[in-house]
Amino acid sequence: MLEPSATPKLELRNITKWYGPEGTGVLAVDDCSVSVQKGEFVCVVGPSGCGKSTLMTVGAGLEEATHGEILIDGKPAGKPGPRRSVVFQKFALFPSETVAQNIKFGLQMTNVPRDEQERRVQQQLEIMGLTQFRDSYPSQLSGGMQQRVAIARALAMQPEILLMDEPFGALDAQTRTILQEEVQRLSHQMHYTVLFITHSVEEAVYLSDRVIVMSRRPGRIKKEIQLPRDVAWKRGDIEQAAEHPEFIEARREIWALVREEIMAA
Ligand SMILES: Nc1ncnc2c1ncn2[C@@H]1O[C@H](COP(=O)(O)OP(=O)(O)OP(=O)(O)O)[C@@H](O)[C@H]1O
Repeated sequence: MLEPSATPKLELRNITKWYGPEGTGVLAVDDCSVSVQKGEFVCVVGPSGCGKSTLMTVGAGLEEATHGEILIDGKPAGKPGPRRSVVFQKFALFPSETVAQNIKFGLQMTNVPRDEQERRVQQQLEIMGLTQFRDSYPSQLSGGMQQRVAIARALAMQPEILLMDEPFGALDAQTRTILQEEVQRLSHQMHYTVLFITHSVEEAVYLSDRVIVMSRRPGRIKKEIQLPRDVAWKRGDIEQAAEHPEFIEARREIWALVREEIMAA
């Protein structure tokens, strides 16, 4: 169970990000604070260009904030490392490496023992339904399968925190639905700590324990909405969830907040 008062697993504290010189460049994110408790699934939604990806790349340690700090378990997070894994919209696989080699990459870089590397690759191939594609190359796979490989690669690192930036954004609607359901099921079973960026209000309500709505640029936190955690519709498929009154109400409330920002832009 989550303990709201515990030290967050991940905390983005008072993050401000200017691209270019402070004061004259682009102010992408303005004093945003986001925290994710251990085992919590938090989605960030907001209008296009509001700074969602910026917040994610700063949270992952891939970009420096102009102001503010990133903490893991209450301590400065430092450089990117195996504690945080990132999945982007673009699959970012190595085209000349097989599926298994792609999944293994981070394990080799962090000197995980060889037999453990193999064990984790095997485990992820099974979890993501990729066993028969073990020796295939990315170009031989559909977009959905490629994104499964990217997710498998992130999970193989057994990260404490999973950061996902529109991971299903480039997929067709059916593949997206299937992967949403799988991520939902996995995160419930494994209690991952996840910060997830999406354009889709429906996806956010379906997947998350808490939804953070950002304002239009410069991105600020507009509102946080706590969703019920242990409800049947969170364990069913997304079609079923969409018929549930609580789901419909949360979607309506969050969409109204996002729409307000889009209309004001
Ligand atoms: N490297 C960069 N240099 C200059 N400006 C940038 C850079 N990256 C992002 N921006 C600007 O910062 C703002 C926030 O961008 P960001 O990509 O974080 O928003 P977003 O909410 O993720 O957008 P979308 O939903 O369209 O993906 C935008 O105005 C964007 O043009």
